[in-house]
Amino acid sequence: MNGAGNAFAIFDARDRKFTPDADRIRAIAEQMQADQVMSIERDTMVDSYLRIWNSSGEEVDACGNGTRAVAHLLLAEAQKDQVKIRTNAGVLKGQKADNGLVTIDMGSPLMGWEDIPLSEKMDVRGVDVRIGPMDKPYLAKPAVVSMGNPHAVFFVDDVDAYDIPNIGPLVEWHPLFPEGVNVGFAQVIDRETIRLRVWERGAGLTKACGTGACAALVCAARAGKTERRAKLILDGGELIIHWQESDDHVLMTGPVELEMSFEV
Ligand SMILES: N[C@H](CCC[C@H](N)C(=O)O)C(=O)O
Repeated sequence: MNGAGNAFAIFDARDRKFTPDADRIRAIAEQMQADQVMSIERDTMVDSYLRIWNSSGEEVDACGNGTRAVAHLLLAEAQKDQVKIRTNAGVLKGQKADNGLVTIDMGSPLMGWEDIPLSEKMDVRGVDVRIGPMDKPYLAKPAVVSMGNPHAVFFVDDVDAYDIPNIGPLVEWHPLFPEGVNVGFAQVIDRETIRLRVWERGAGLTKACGTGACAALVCAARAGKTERRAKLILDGGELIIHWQESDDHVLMTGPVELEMSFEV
């Protein structure tokens, strides 16, 4: 499946064990050209438990587009209006939206330096990540936030002017981010539109990143650059992100596509 172009290999492990090691994840991701591999497992309290691995093999706690894709499957299967999916970042609610789109409630953003986490105490609205020689730092200070996974967002004038495959890895494993970080390059078009490209931790430059879109919107709205609801234009499609004032939750709405399914 894919969510706005973010590609997933999803295993239904509710009736069969799926316990891959990192090598197996890497092989599956390579063969299926997937950014993430996920498994749907039984859960005693909610509709399902979802495990998520990056294509580079390590298990992670959050994947916004992937959770939307699984919600789409479970909503269709159960003929329900809402499903609850347990992830290692918490229980998330998915529901149908208009025009065949799917909405996931990603919960509240986390903004403490120890939540991201950062390796030292800093103001998360502008952390100083020096890349390149001291006299010629590549980029301005990113804003950082966690959506259950760490994000650094650089606000730039033109996302296409940045050599993301070279700069992304320098930030992804910068010493300031002890657990690594997803790296967003966000261009504010107007107060309700952001163009975004994301170098994902453990997956590289993907066509879309759901938690990255949430992170970019939260950092933009927090800095007064946009409203709390905006359209995020990614390489693979568009996501509507709404950081609700009522409950501080971030809702993500967008397309999901089932590309193929088969018994293994
Ligand atoms: N690369 C991310 C996980 C996948 C996030 C992305 N695919 C999304 O839709 O949120 C991380 O290491 O935290």
